[in-house]
Amino acid sequence: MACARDPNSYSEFDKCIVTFLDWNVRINFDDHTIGGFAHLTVEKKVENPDNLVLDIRDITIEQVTLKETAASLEFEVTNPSNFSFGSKLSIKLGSIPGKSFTVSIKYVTSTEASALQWMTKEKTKGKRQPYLYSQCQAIHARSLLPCQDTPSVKFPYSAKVQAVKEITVLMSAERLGTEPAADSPNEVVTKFSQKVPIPSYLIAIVAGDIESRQIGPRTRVWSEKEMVDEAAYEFAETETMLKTAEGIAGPYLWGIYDLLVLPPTFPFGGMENPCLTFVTPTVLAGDRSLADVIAHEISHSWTGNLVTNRTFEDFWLNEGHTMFLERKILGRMHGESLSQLHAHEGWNNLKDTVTDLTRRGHAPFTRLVPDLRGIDPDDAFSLVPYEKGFSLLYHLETLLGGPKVFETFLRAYIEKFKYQSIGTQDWKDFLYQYFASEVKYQKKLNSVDWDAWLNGQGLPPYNPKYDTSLADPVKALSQRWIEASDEQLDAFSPEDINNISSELIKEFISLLFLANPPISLAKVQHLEKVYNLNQIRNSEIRFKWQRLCIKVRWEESIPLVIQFLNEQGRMKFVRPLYRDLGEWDVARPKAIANFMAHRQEMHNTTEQLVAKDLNLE
Ligand SMILES: CC/C=C\C/C=C\C[C@@H](O)/C=C/C=C/C=C\[C@@H](O)CCCC(=O)O
Ligand SMILES: [Zn+2]
Repeated sequence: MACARDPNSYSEFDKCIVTFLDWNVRINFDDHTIGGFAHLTVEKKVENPDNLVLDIRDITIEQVTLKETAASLEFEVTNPSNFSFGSKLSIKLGSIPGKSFTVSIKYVTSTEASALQWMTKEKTKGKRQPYLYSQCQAIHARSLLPCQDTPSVKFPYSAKVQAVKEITVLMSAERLGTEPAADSPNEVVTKFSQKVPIPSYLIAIVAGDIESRQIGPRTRVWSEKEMVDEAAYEFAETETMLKTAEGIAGPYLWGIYDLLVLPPTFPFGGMENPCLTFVTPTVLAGDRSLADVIAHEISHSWTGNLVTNRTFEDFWLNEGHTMFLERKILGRMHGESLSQLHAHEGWNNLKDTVTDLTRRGHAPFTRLVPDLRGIDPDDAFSLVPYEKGFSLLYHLETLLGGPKVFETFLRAYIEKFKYQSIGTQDWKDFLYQYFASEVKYQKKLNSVDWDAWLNGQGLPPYNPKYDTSLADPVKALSQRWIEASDEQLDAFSPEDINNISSELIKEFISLLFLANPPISLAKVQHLEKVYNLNQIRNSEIRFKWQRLCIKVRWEESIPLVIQFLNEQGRMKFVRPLYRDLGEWDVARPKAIANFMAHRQEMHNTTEQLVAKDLNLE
């Protein structure tokens, strides 16, 4: 049986809890493995625990010793519930005196480790050195090291990582410098320290030929040399974002805030690895227009990384609060109307996601708090926890008296639960407790249909009215396109979009995409002729535009979609596009052939999920 308190982990953290990790490993680019020691300091939660139970996946355990006595400890690896996502490592403890002890686990990862993406140097931009990066969320840390791979357990860590000296190693931690490797003149050891307790999913590592630029008092941006100046320009607003976030959420407690721009296969927009946010290169738009991803990842420094979801069933606590903070930062920096437009767009995306998940037989994943027993969290991942979570918080803010009241609550929530892992019930109890002082608040809270919001499938009981006035010019333009007959298209000219920001061009295309009945193929072809939309490199616009082309079944767009699919691997773009192509009889064989030809170089999570999206596995 999986541990009763986290359906996605075997670790019995009610008996023993990891309180510190000292990681001492070597990266082997020749055979694509990481090997060495995980020294885990463990605190007993019960009198005489029989075993320390950890999660592993595709890891070979070579030896386990008790650090205090150097005695070998017996262990066994089992998979009692046939999880498709890992095994149970039980280390027999016998009678160990004291409240805490340290186990030293000698192990090596597999070349198939799901957390790790290995690239040969030929696949990198600079083609000088191979590259390695990790993605541990949700439950891939167990393929990188034996651990209690549940967000219920948080621990600080230190690390020493050995690699060839041409390669720079970074982690989700402060970098303390390098020292020569004892056993190899060509290698160095890089030392790290993360003093704030973190869940296993925030352990992160990157190793490659990367360099950095200082872009703020606590921020360097890292990437391969070919992209680093572009990235420095794109993310120049980072310090202002950090300060704005601190004004809302409280002091930033992680010291440095660095950014790493990854190779295009990175599957997400960003990942909030502490001290070192990972970012996709698809946000390098050239005009800073996609930097909301950075506001999002910065926000996680409070919601997610300080206050952490107890299990991935409570993922909305991380993502809903983070969307809420992200849009507050945006509002403070660029005006409330832009924030409102993003919220409106988010609501439309939620509607789209709910319809799509329901149509594909995944309605249970539209719940704010899903049941993840027996489910790989990667399979349940969608925009729902982000946008339904945001909607709930925005609804509560409006109900309880607006930003002044609710932002004070938000800060108190962070203060109350920082350094902890909590569940939805803890959040709700605190909400009621915080607003207990006045009957009017209690009445308002009691008017919320909690069961529908937290457990209901589909859209929440809510009909938001966001201010979309910023989009008025493109609303008018899209209306003209929708209402024009195919014979009246000469009335449109390139000047129509001359002074329109990329944000609003995206909204313009979204409005055309949502038109019901759908606009004609002739109109879409004319849109391209007049506005040259195929030339736009902004990834968000490209994505929306290509979905519109597929929707109207424009066959000539298929090679362009395939080109975009092969240029980058962000799942937000790749999965819907593959699904769209897969559902169109003309495009399906081409999509499958392209997937087969390129699956080897895709990120392994993306590869597996796209295979499911195309109904191949
Ligand atoms: C209800 C869902 C339950 C659990 C899912 C938890 C983790 C899923 C796993 O697939 C990891 C997700 C990591 C996300 C990281 C960053 C996102 O903010 C990216 C959002 C999409 C994008 O912008 O590309
Ligand atoms: Zn997030």
